[in-house]
Order: sequence, then C-alpha cells, then structure tokens
Amino acid sequence: MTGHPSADAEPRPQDRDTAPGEPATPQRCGRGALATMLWLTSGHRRVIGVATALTLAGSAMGLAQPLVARDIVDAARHGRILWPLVLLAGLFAAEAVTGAVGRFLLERMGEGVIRTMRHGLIGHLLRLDMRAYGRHRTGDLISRVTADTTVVREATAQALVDLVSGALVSLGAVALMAWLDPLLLVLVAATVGAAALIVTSLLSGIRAAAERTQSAVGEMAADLERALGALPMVRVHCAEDREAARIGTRVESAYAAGVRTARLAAFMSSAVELAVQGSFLLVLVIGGMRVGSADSLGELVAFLLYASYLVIPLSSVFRAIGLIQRGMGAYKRVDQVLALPGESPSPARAPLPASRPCPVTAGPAAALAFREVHSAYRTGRPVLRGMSFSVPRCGQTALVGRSGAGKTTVFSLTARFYEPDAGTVLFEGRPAPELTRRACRSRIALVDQNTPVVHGTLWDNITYAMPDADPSEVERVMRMANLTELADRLPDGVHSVLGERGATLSGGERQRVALARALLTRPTLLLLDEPTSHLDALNEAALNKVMRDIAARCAVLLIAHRLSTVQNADRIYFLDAGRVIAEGTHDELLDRSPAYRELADAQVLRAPCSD
Ligand SMILES: Nc1ncnc2c1ncn2[C@@H]1O[C@H](COP(=O)(O)OP(=O)(O)OP(=O)(O)O)[C@@H](O)[C@H]1O
Repeated sequence: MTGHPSADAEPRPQDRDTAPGEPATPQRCGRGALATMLWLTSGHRRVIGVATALTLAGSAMGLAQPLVARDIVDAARHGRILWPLVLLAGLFAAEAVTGAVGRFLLERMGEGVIRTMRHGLIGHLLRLDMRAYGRHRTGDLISRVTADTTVVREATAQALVDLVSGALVSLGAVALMAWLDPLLLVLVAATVGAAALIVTSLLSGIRAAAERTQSAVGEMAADLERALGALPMVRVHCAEDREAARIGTRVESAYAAGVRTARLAAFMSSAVELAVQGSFLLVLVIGGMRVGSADSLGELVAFLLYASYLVIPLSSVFRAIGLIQRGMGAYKRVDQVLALPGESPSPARAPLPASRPCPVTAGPAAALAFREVHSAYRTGRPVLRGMSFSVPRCGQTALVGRSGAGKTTVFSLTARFYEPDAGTVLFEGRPAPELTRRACRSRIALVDQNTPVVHGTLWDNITYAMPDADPSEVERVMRMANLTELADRLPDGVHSVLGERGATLSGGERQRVALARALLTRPTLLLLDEPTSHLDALNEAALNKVMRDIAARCAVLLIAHRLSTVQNADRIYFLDAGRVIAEGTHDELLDRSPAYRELADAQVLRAPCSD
C-alpha cells in the first residue's frame, strides 16, 4: 500500500500512549520526538548523508573565514591583503553554493516524506473498517491529510535543515573557540545554557498548544463540510448565521490555541535573543579588556565571529526544536488515523469460478444465502437475530419490512462492509469467509437510495466500475436506464460535467445514473434499495420492465417499499426485528401473514404508480 513506516509497522506496546476514546499513538516527548523524526525520514538516509556532507563542507568553509579575516586584519598593518581577500571571497562563494544545494536536498526530502505520508494516509483512509467512519468526521479526516501533514512537512524539512546545519556549525565553533580562548567559551556556553534551560521548559507546552490548534482546525473543517454538504437545509431554515457562529467558535479555538503557541514561541525567541546579545556583550567586554593587555585585535575579531557562529546557529537549533514540537503535535493526529483499524485482510483463497449465464447455472446453489446470521453495530444491540433466506440465481427477490427491520444491514453484510457476529453468508454456495472480499464484491452491484453521483462527467459516472468499457455497452445500459434523452439534453452529451454530488441532476436522474453504472458491470447479483423511489410514473414503469428483463439473466435482490415493486417480485421475505417471519409471493403473504397484511393495509407498502 505505502512506503510510510507507520502504515506498515506493527506498533509496539511500549510506544503506545492511549488516552480514553483515542486511538493509541506513539509517545513523542523529548528524545521521542527526535527519534520519530529520524524514523519518518528513514527512507531518505542517502539524501540526508549527501546533504549533511555538503552542509559539513559549507560549515568548514564558513568556520575558516574568521581565521582568514583575522589574518587580513593582522596583515593589514603590513599591506599584504590581496591573496587573503581572494581566498575569503572564494570561501564565501563556495559556502553559498554548497549551502544552497544541501538545503535544496533536505527540502526535497521533506516533500518526499510528506508525499509518502499522504499516500499512506489516503490509502488507509479508503480502506478503514466501516465502523471507523461512523466515529470520525469526514472534514476532520480530510484536514489530517491536508493541514496536519503540511505542519509535519515544515518540521521534517525546515527544522531538520536548521538542526543539522546548526548543530554542525555550533560544534565546529565550540572546538575552535576552545582552541582560541577557553575562558571566553565557558562564558558564552553559560549564557547559551541558561537559554537552553528556558527553551526546554517550554517545549511540551508548545507541542500541546500546536496539537490543540490542529484539532481546532480539524473541527472547523468538519463543521464547514457539514454545512456545505447540507446547504439547501441551511438556507431553507435560515441557519446561515447559526452555522457561521458554530464554525466561528472553532475559528476562535484555533485562534486561541495559535496565540498560545505564538506566546510560548515568542518567549522562547526572546530567551534565545538574550543569549545571543549576552554572549556578544561578554565577549566584547572581557575580550576588549584582554586585548588591551596582551592578545591581538585579530584574535578578538575571530573570537567575536566564532561567538556569532556558535550563538546564531544554536538559536536556529532551538527554533528547530520548537518547530519539531509543533510538527509532533500535528503528527500525533496523522498517527491517530494510521492507527485506526482497516478492513480485516481477506484469506488468500481461490476466487469464485467465473459466473455463467443465469439459465445454465440454475443449479442447487443460490446466488446468495444467509444462514442464521446475527449482527450488531454495537455490542448488546443486535440488529439481525438469526436471519435466514436465499436468493435464487434468477428472478426478483424482495425484502420487505418496517423501518429498522434490518433490510439495509442485509445489503451491508452482502457487500461485506461488515462481517456477521454469528451465522454464515454464502455466495453461490461458498461461505463468505473462504472468499476474498474482492471476489464477492466483483459479483455484485449495489444501487441504494443514496448511491452517489460523483464530480465528473456522465460518462465517468456510468463507467466508474469499468473505466475501459466498450461505448456500445455504455449505450446499452443508458438505454436500459432511460438516460439517452438526458444525455441528448446536456450541453456536452455524455461528456458533460455533473457537478459536486451530481448537483445538476434531479433525484430520479441520479438514481438512473446509479442504475446504469450497476448494470454495466453485468453483476451476478444486483442489490437494489428501493430503486424507484425518486422516479416518476413513466420511468418507474420502464424500470420495472428493465428489472424483469435483468432478473431473467441474474439474481435481483430488492428492498421494497412500493406495492408495485413487491407485486413484481418472484419471492418476498418479510422481515421483522432482524429475522424473516414470513415468505412467499405478495398474494400468498396477504393470505398467510397478518403482519404483512397489516403492513400492506397501513399503506406502508405504497400504492403502485400506473404501469
Ligand atoms: N452504521 C450504523 N451504526 C449503528 N446503528 C446502525 C447503523 N446502521 C443502521 N443502524 C441501526 O440498525 C437498525 C437497522 O437498520 P437498517 O438500516 O438495516 O434498517 P432498514 O430495515 O433498512 O430500515 P429502513 O427501511 O428505514 O431503511 C436500525 O435500528 C438502525 O438505527
């Protein structure tokens, strides 16, 4: 799926920091943060090696400059400064070039880390266990892929650049200062050490504030997605102000957390600034006093330059550490998504044999069978309680029952969005657990009332499951679903863009697009959740005829609320509280089942449209 370490690696128990209601995440404090950074960049060791070598070369050239400067100052008394000046200019230019190349390599690596992370996140998000989607908001999940990874990118690229180059230059400066003047080095180190103490005490606060900022941004995205996804409802209930206020509270939370981060970061910067100025003052005062006594002016210049080479890179190291803490706050949210459970892996067994045309295959094995299936979305709240029925390889089979009886749940289990808690689902006589999910899903097509039309052209939507479909096949299903007229009406025919969620189509048109998409795959089992609910009388009559034709070639399982649909079914299963309580044709059930009669009388089964 991905090369992202976290997507593949099994988390170790000691790495887990589980808060109630939160998925486990590795600990990212102190050294843990640096270890995480190294782990995130583990696939880029070579680039880091080259960039480090370049940085090292650049730093060496930078460190040599004060020595040359000292010589120039000392040699100026004798007037021989041409060659030292040329050398200094050469060092300047070479340092600039190596620095630029090294920096570019590290920045590109940062982009690479985020690319891998995003691939991993997207692949994982599309394969989560279905229950996980119910527990997380779409907008928040999207913001983890977009906003959070961007913050992590800054930490991995920019901070790593500062950390590597700053640490190397500081080390070199310390060595040379120790050689030049150990006493001044001790004074500079004491000032910088005090700043380091302050910075360290602020780090956990910065990480927590950054995490709060990112969470608030995620909640803001989720609330905005909620409002934009239900705009007609928002408008018709004049709720724009309420929604704006609601989303506004998230904006305020993000602002408050951002300001807290800024406050801590500013405090940290001041500590670092003070250390820089304090060091310079110390060097100037003590160094100046000593120049008067013995040492050369050139040595004081060199020492001042080394002090700046130590303190300025160290301040960027401190800033980088702050940035890494922010990155870790964001990475925690990325890692929480990666820790969500995916669909359990399918067994690597042989797939179902290729399906044959319906009349030939009319054998003993049903296209689909449920045997004593029990299923619950939440523990202790069973939805299916011993559901048993079978769907022959040809003909229309209908599921009928009151709202909440478990009809859609049967479809979800058939599509293997969930696995039953007990009992067996059989595809063509073979238990589902023996088959791969792909094998089961490739046989079925599903049209439910919410089957989406996605942003793209009419053609894209119809051929979604088969992007390379033959145009004549597409024409065939468009005729069957009564879409030809719609395509003629659209400005660019089948290549017209349908807008977000098919917003430019009517409900009935969307339903017919979904049906055409399903028919194109020539499924063995067609699952239809009240496929005529949005259709007018003419379209419903046409679709009922199409369904009769299709049912002659494959198994059709319908969830039916309309009398017309039910009357057409070859077999009806009447569901109540998660089990089948009666079966037969419409007339047989009217005869035999008082509960079914009551349902029909109460017009829960609605009157047919004229056929
Ligand atoms: N994702 C879910 N998480 C938790 N509970 C769910 C979920 N989906 C459905 N349920 C619950 O399961 C029960 C059965 O729902 P299901 O959608 O299967 O009923 P249905 O017979 O299709 O109803 P309708 O005719 O109204 O569509 C309902 O009580 C519902 O609240």
